[in-house]
Amino acid sequence: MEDPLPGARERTVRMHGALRLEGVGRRYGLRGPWVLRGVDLTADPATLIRVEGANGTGKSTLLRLLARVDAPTEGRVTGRPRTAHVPERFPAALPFTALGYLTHLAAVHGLDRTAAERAAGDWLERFGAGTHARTPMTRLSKGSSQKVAVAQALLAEPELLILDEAWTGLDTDARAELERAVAERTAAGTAVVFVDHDPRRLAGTTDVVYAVRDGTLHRRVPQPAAGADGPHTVVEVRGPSPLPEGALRLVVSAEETGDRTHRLTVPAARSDVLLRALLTASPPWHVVGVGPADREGRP
Ligand SMILES: Nc1ncnc2c1ncn2[C@@H]1O[C@H](COP(=O)(O)OP(=O)(O)OP(=O)(O)O)[C@@H](O)[C@H]1O
Repeated sequence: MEDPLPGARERTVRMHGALRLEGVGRRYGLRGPWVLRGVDLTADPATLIRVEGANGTGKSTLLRLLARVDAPTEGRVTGRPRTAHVPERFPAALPFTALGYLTHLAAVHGLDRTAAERAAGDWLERFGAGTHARTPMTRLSKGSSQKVAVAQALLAEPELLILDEAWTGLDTDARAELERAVAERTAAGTAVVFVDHDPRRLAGTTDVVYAVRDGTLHRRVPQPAAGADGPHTVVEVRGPSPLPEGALRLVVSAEETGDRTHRLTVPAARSDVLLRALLTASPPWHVVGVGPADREGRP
């Protein structure tokens, strides 16, 4: 079968390799019980992976191994994608303002001072924390601190994004914004691995679900698309290349209607993410028309 995402997949794998766990086990202390054992998992580019399981089963342990902030007791971890991690507990007691911290990180990622400060400010605005830009991190509320935690991860434009209960503590708008940001990242080729207590989180766009049980991973089929029964939008687009994988994963149908022209039907709730994925693709797609779909999925 033709690879639907030749650009991003090739680029990511060639540069740093997909992160892969092979026969991984982890226990704490020399004689501690095995938390995980015999774990095999590959975080493929442009893939959204949910990890679920009861309390204390080892979800955060697994995410720390994927982020390489922890090492396995046995087995191998291979691949070095550029990785960003929103840990379960973000260390908020840092001697920076919110803007200062994010600007510093953006500079570490290679932006010059002006671009770094702009990017940091943009992410704070996007999550509704612009008014806290000059607040010392130690004085931020839990919710604002969590916004900085997600901003620091997204700022890195990672190839692998690890989110451990990253929505917890965010207000409604910020939660929706984080869902949009995840959709944008996967559309751009990022592998995203997340844990969230809400089973509806990113339902419908999740590619793979792993349940952690009895120290091993059990793979299961994700739920069908969220919003599949609701109103749909038809987007007509024209462009020079195969449709980006990130766009294809959002649509319920894609029909080629002419030379380089496609008609995409998407749940209305996800149409803005689809448009952003198409317009930010490289090269960008030309949007010919957008409108509500009728019962037959016609504009
Ligand atoms: N640093 C540590 N030292 C010792 N034991 C640990 C450590 N981190 C985790 N554990 C133990 O490993 C097991 C799995 O913990 P982990 O936090 O990975 O689970 P979890 O599924 O993320 O839990 P929760 O849903 O409660 O966040 C638990 O028994 C926990 O007590």
